[in-house]
Amino acid sequence: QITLLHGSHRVGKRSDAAMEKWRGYGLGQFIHWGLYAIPGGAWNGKQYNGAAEWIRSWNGIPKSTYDSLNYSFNPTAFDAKAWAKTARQMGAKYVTFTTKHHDGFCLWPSKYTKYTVKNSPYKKDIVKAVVDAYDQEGIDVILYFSVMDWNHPDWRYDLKTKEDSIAFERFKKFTRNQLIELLTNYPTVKGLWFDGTWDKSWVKQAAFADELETEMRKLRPGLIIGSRFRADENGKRHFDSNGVLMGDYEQGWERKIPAKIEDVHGNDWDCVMTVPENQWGYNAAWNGHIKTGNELIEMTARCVSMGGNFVLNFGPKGDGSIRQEEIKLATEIGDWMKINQEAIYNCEYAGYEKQDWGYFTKKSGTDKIYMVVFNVPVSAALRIKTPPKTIIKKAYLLADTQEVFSPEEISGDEYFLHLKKREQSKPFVIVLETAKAEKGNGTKYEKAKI
Ligand SMILES: C[C@@H]1N[C@@H](C(=O)NCc2ccccc2)[C@H](O)[C@@H]1O
Repeated sequence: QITLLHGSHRVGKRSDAAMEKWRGYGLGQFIHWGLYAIPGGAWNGKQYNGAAEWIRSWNGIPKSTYDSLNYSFNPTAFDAKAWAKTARQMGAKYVTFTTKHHDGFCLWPSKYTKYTVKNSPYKKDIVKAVVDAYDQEGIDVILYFSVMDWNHPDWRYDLKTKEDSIAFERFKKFTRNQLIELLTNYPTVKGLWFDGTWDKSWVKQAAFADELETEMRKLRPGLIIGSRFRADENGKRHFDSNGVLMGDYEQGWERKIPAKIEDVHGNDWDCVMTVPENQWGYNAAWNGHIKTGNELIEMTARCVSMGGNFVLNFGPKGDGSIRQEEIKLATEIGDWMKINQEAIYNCEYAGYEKQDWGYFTKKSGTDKIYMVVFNVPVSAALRIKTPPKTIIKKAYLLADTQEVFSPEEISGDEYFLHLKKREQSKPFVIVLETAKAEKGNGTKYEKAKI
């Protein structure tokens, strides 16, 4: 155990109501929107190979030309209410929205820089429009904020000279001012999703960032901040020098999902995911593998089965409209959620042995188990291995509770559910109503002695 001044200030999960609600979201929406949506992954007819929201970093573009895009930003098709309805249609319980990405352009009229939507043809406060629209739909809002700010003259990747340090002191004040401004302007937001915190300049600010996190939490009790915001005094990120999670949840699952429950170390976490392989901002040419609705439903179930939330990214176009492919996916996922949402919302890791046919989730605070089935075996028999001393009282299809199953007990704690041959184009959910076995109701079979 190393003595730390600026490591994690909490061991174990937060147990307050705000975090309990966050834990139960299950499914969220990410929205990446900003000046990068105008070029949409190409410049002068040439396709940029990286992520569209990083196009400014591409050598092929003069930085000043990119930076002048704020004078062309006039999203005439922007309709925050339509975005919020799409999120509602999908079944998202929260949205994470980019207030400022790495390029430094602010989608709110910040007092601390000229590089904002106020100095664009559009002029109006986009962050406010989004917060209000999602609040009205009953979808909680988390604000994405990039500490790294390519536009700000005082941003530094590292602090090599005295001049660097003097400039970065100004940058730190600017960053604090913007964060306090966001929490003051939009008091209903539930959390901040930090990004652009990996460079040495920021990693060296353990004391400042720790103090700033404390100030923000004091300003907004219950505020949710992930593990990516700050490093400890030894430069350790996400987990401090004692291996304890920084912040309220693990924020490292970007475009990847834990392989097994042990990989989440009993922490809260969310996975943020792109529809293409790696495009967060709008890219006109979606190349490579584009995830299907079934793939994304499976990712959602997989995350919830390991105690996490799944957050799917949308990248609206430069005019503010959402592309048809994303609308279609939101509808497909939403249609499935309408029937099966009980297995996703306010659910957690069930503690059942993982089986090939799919995922177990458990309704928090109950003994109700859900089997989210993706791969029916040729035997049409779904194997279940329950935790010790667990009794299955009832088993039935969530979508049609009249379709009841009689579990066949194979051996102690192991059962088969035999399915009727069925055409299966979508995953389905089976409910297990279980109970703890009374003392002595062991299993029929003695365990083999090996
Ligand atoms: C949520 C995503 N994070 C931004 C990003 O730069 N990811 C690449 C990256 C991810 C992790 C460590 C360094 C760099 C992407 O542009 C998205 O905003």
